Parts: sequence; C-alpha cells; structure tokens
Amino acid sequence: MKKVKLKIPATVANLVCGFDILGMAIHEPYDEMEIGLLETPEVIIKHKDQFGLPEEPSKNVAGIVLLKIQEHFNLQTGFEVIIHKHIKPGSGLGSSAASAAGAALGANIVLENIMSKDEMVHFAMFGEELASGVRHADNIAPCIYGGITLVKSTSPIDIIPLNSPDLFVTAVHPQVEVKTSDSRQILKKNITLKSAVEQWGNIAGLVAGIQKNDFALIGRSLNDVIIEPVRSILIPGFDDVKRKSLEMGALGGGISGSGPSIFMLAEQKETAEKIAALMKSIYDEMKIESFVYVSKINPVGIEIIE
Ligand SMILES: Nc1ncnc2c1ncn2[C@@H]1O[C@H](COP(=O)(O)OP(=O)(O)O)[C@@H](O)[C@H]1O
Ligand SMILES: N[C@@H](CCOP(=O)(O)O)C(=O)O
Repeated sequence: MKKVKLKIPATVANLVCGFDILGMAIHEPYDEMEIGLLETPEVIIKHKDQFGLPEEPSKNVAGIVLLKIQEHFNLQTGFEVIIHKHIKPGSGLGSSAASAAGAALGANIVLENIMSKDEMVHFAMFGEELASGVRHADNIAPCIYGGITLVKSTSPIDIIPLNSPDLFVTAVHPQVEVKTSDSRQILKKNITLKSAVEQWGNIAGLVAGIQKNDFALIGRSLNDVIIEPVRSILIPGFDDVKRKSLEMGALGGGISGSGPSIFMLAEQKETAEKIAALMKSIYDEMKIESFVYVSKINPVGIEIIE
C-alpha cells in the first residue's frame, strides 16, 4: 500500500489582530498522521489517541476532506488514515486544522501530486467548516505553506506566505474547553469605523513588522480592539497572563485562535522560558490544569516523516 507518515504542527491563528486572515505554524505541539492509499473507494479513519473523536468519515475533519477529494477527482481508490493526535481539540491551537490539512497534504502525496497548495487549502477548509461552521483558512494555510501566512481571500483562494522572524513562542493551554463554533457565535456582527481603522493600522503594522524583522513594530502592532475584548471573558486568567508576560519582556501576544490557549512572542529563549513558568504558576494558583509549550515559529509546516 502506498503510504506516508506526517508530522503536522499546531498553529496560532489570528495573531491577535488578524482575525481569520493571519496564522503561524509552531514546532510544538504536533499531531502524527499516516495516510495509505486503498484499492477500494472507502475512507477509514482510526484514532490512536484518547480524545474520543468520531471515526465516522463524514464526522471527522480528516474524513470529510478525503471524501471531498474522492468525490471531486472521481477516485476509484480510497484512504486509510491513522491519527495520533497530541493537539487537544478545542484548544485554540489548530487541532481541527491539523487533521484537515494533514489529510489534504497526505492524500496529495499518495495520489502523486495531483493538487497545488491552494487546492489542498480548498479541500482542507471543508474540515474547518465541519469543526466550526465556517470555511476559514488561517490555521490551514500555515500548516500547508509553513511559517506565517496571510489569507488575503478564501474565495478565490489567495494566500501570501510571509517572513518567519526568529522569535520564540510560549503558549499555555488552560484545561477549559472553548469550542471555535461557540466562540465565533459571541462575536459582534457590526463594528464601528473607529475600531476598524485602529485594527487596520495594527494588521498593516504587524505585516510590515514581520516582513522587515522589526520586532518593536511587531510588538506594538499585536493589539486587538475587536475580538479580544469579547473572547477574553471566556478565558480565566487572561488579563493576568497577558499583563505579567509583557512586564517580563514579551513582545506581545494574546488569544491563540479562538482560545482558550494564550500565546506570547519573545526575542530570547530565556524570556520565553520565564513566561512559561509564569503562565504555569498563574493557572496552578487558580487550580486549573494547564499545558505550556516553549517553541519557535515553524517555517516548514507539515513534514514528511516516512
Ligand atoms: N480529526 C479531528 N481533529 C480535531 N477535531 C476534530 C476532528 N474531527 C472532528 N473534530 C471536531 O472538531 C472540533 C474541534 O475543533 P475546534 O473547536 O476548531 O478546535 P481547535 O481550536 O483546537 O481547532 C471538535 O468538536 C471535534 O470533535
Ligand atoms: N480565525 C479562527 C481561528 C480558530 O482557530 P482555532 O485554533 O481555535 O480552531 C477564529 O478565531 O475563530
């Protein structure tokens, strides 16, 4: 059986001010996935993890992506997928995107490169639609392209890979579940022109800072006047983590994706590690279990292991 084994990174979507358009791949945590080509037109999904995710293909984000690919290309072959998930679903670290993007990229490999990167993004977005009700690509694009990506548009797909600054990323995942679908529903449907102008300035400043490796500009652009004030209410300890991390020397940060994870960027490993210890202590004090990752921006995205 033609088979491939992939390492699929977690992703931090939005990058604070770029709701649904910016995202970055990080090295830790990551999922592992094996995809094999079957001679019969069926899709089999098996999970080797403890998250109790549905294995019925139409209910699993990897399965739905493969069903769409099968239908589109009128394939008489099928796929067997083994997922070993380490990125907890509902973490805000792109768990659903990892399975969706991994399925699209893995299928493309076993089918001997029948798709472009943008086509893989197109099919992977069906997985995000299943998970959250919306076809957003801000987690999928950095998985497939690597590094930091700007999703200029999803229809037509227009993805701009950006520079990958040499920065450390500290992320904390407090063990409270926030489903992307729920945290999208609480968002305001209309915003004022004043806040839109402020947000445009932040997004433009952030993209310019990333492209110019201007860390100070990145830091002062990591501000969100639209989404964070609403969503942060769902995340215990958010204000404390953010304020104290900034005091410790973080460049900036905020909610990772739709939360509850929080991420911070730092120039030095030492600062990133101090922030990790701070995050852990804040949640220990609140008696909330948490997982902390000190990582770097992952310029490659999905990697082929075998
Ligand atoms: N293979 C899969 N990986 C992750 N989540 C999946 C998968 N298949 C289905 N789901 C569903 O997707 C939802 C998780 O997606 P989401 O809330 O966007 O989490 P995250 O922010 O970590 O991506 C859960 O309802 C989960 O049951
Ligand atoms: N732009 C989306 C990103 C969701 O990311 P996830 O990691 O929480 O799935 C949003 O903010 O809803």
